[in-house]
Amino acid sequence: MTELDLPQYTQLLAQQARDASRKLVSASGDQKNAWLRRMIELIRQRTPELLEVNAKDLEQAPTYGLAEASIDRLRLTEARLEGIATALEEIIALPNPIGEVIGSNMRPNGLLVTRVRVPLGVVFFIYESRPNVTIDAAALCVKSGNAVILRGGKEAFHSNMAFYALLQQGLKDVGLPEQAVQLVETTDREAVGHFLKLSEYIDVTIPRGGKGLIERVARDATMPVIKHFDGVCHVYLDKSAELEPAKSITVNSKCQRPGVCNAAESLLVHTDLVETVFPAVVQALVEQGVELRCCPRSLELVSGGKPATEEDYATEYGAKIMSVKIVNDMDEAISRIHKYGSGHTESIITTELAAAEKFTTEVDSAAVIVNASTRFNDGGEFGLGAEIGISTDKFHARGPCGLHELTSYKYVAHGAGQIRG
Ligand SMILES: NC(=O)C1=CN([C@@H]2O[C@H](COP(=O)(O)OP(=O)(O)OC[C@H]3O[C@@H](n4cnc5c(N)ncnc54)[C@H](OP(=O)(O)O)[C@@H]3O)[C@@H](O)[C@H]2O)C=CC1
Ligand SMILES: N[C@@H](CCC(=O)OP(=O)(O)O)C(=O)O
Repeated sequence: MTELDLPQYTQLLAQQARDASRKLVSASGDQKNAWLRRMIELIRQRTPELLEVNAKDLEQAPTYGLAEASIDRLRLTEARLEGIATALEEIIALPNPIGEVIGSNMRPNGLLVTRVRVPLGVVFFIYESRPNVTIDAAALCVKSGNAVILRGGKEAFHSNMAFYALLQQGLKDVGLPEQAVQLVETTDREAVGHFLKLSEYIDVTIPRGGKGLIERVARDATMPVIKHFDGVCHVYLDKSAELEPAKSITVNSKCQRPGVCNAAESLLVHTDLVETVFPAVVQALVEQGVELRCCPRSLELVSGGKPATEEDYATEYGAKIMSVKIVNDMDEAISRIHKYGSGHTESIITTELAAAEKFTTEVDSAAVIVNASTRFNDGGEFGLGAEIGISTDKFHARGPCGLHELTSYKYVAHGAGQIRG
């Protein structure tokens, strides 16, 4: 940071981002891919330094009181850096979305009306302490023609700054505007408030995080917001659920990566399964070290279970803890999902088509999954390529947000002298 005060500093970044976005709009797909390729080279070349800087963040993590799952998100390893390079390769392979004609209509008077994909402009992105997101988000924003202002979590500050230096170097090396990617070089949350007032320069804010963040941004933003809120996700075992998929899908949804937003937090079980499928599912969860917080009925069946409070059912644990409720029917399951869930991801396990159809029709969440893990609600897994996050909003974008979700469109009409009578 310079000696500028926060209002001046944030205004400068936003203005620079706007200027960069005006230039970036006409960058070719080849030029943007050249930058992404250069990023892969730089990350591979600088792996030892990146790991060293990340170690500094990891060393300081306990002073912030980070839980194990959050420390895991913060950690970089050689394999994870290679994973970032792979994600960049996947983004390179995606077609340049900008300039794509997504609709056209020849009018009777000969006017050719087209709808052309365009960038959103300037994205202000606030996200958790997960350094790979810095690269993913920058890559997706620039490939979709947007300038981005990145505001990562304080715990990842050093890692983010190290990535930022590479992002800037890469942009310079390939002749793209350096200010297409800027990172907020202060962890002072007051800076966020200043950015939220700058609708003149910032087209959209994307907050990815917990309640405090989302509430503040929704309240204070003067520009449109695409919220990436928490995941209180459910697995519902319907009355026809078979044992093996019920077990493996529940365990995967909860345990494959408990700290992420699409991990399941709550298990709903149809009453008909109490003596058949449920005990084996419980055993499988317990073997994985999952603590179960149970409704009065399930508590009688789960040895070592703890009684659930009302709050448990609405909690995103981000850890190997799961709430459990026996329900009388699917209607009860759906109404609990609407009452306690966050509209992120819900899965049903069933062998009945009609049950699957009822669940997918009635459940109002960004992703509703039949006979598969909640963990699949992810841009890569859904075939969109990388994602900037998972929108829990309904407007503009819902679910995983990839390149297309970072674009809008404009009408371009070609005439040959037509005038309106
Ligand atoms: N839907 C999705 O795509 C995703 C959702 N999430 C959700 O994010 C949460 C986990 O991340 P966690 O680290 O706890 O998230 P937090 O909300 O604590 O932090 C995320 C970012 O927001 C900032 N922030 C938080 N509160 C404020 C505020 N009041 N004003 C300004 N900035 C603020 C943090 O800054 P600071 O560094 O100052 O703390 C950080 O940069 C979970 O709920 C998870 O489900 C996570 C990933 C993806
Ligand atoms: N896209 C992710 C889930 C979303 C995410 O990034 O979550 P988080 O680890 O909480 O930042 C995945 O399934 O891998």
